[in-house]
Amino acid sequence: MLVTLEGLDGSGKTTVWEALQDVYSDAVFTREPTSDSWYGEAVNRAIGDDDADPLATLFLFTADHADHLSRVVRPALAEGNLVISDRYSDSRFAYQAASLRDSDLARPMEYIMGIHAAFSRPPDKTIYLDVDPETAAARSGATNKFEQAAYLADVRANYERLIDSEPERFVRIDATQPPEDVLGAVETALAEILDAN
Ligand SMILES: Nc1ncnc2c1ncn2[C@@H]1O[C@H](COP(=O)(O)OP(=O)(O)O)[C@@H](O)[C@H]1O
Ligand SMILES: Cc1cn([C@H]2C[C@H](O)[C@@H](COP(=O)(O)OP(=O)(O)O)O2)c(=O)[nH]c1=O
Repeated sequence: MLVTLEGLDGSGKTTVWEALQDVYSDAVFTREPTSDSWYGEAVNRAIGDDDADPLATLFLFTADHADHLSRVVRPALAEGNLVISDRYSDSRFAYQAASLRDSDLARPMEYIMGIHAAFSRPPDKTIYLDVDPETAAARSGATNKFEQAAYLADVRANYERLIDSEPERFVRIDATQPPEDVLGAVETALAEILDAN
């Protein structure tokens, strides 16, 4: 089973993902962008480059996803593991659709979803850590172009579109709560997901 954690920068995904490793010690914990491949390194260069072309950046993130799928996610699922990924395809649908909002693409989110549909493996469930853009930008330190409140407001609206279109896949958690309460809510949600599976 593939469970993903999604949310704005600073929503607390990584904090939760690290804490879950103590609870679900048999699960495979992974993340996007990947942190152990040259594709991930290329993505990180694009994140740090204020002049990076948004369409080229989409394809770098998507290349990293293709490598992540073939090297980590599909083999782990084939062995029957629970896979928990800190960010996954919804990050592209939300972030790159916002970056490409004023591009020549008529419907950026649909375009990005179409690219993924041809080869990707959708998550079974997605835990969405919901936080307002101002809190997200403040917590993340607004150190890169993706961490600005105005941009994150667009990203958040895109996440809402995704949740509206597939409400059964998403579990929304209020991520403005203290960290221990967020973790407790995620653990409860995950236990219910695994029970129902
Ligand atoms: N629920 C929370 N309340 C307040 N601060 C938090 C909470 N969760 C995480 N933080 C802090 O916010 C910052 C970003 O958290 P992080 O887990 O890295 O978020 P993300 O991976 O979603 O960007 C860190 O300094 C972390 O300690
Ligand atoms: C996976 C992914 C991340 N991103 C962005 C979100 C973050 O600003 C940045 C790095 O992701 P990440 O390292 O997960 O940052 P954080 O822990 O702060 O949430 O890349 C995209 O724009 N598209 C994607 O497909």
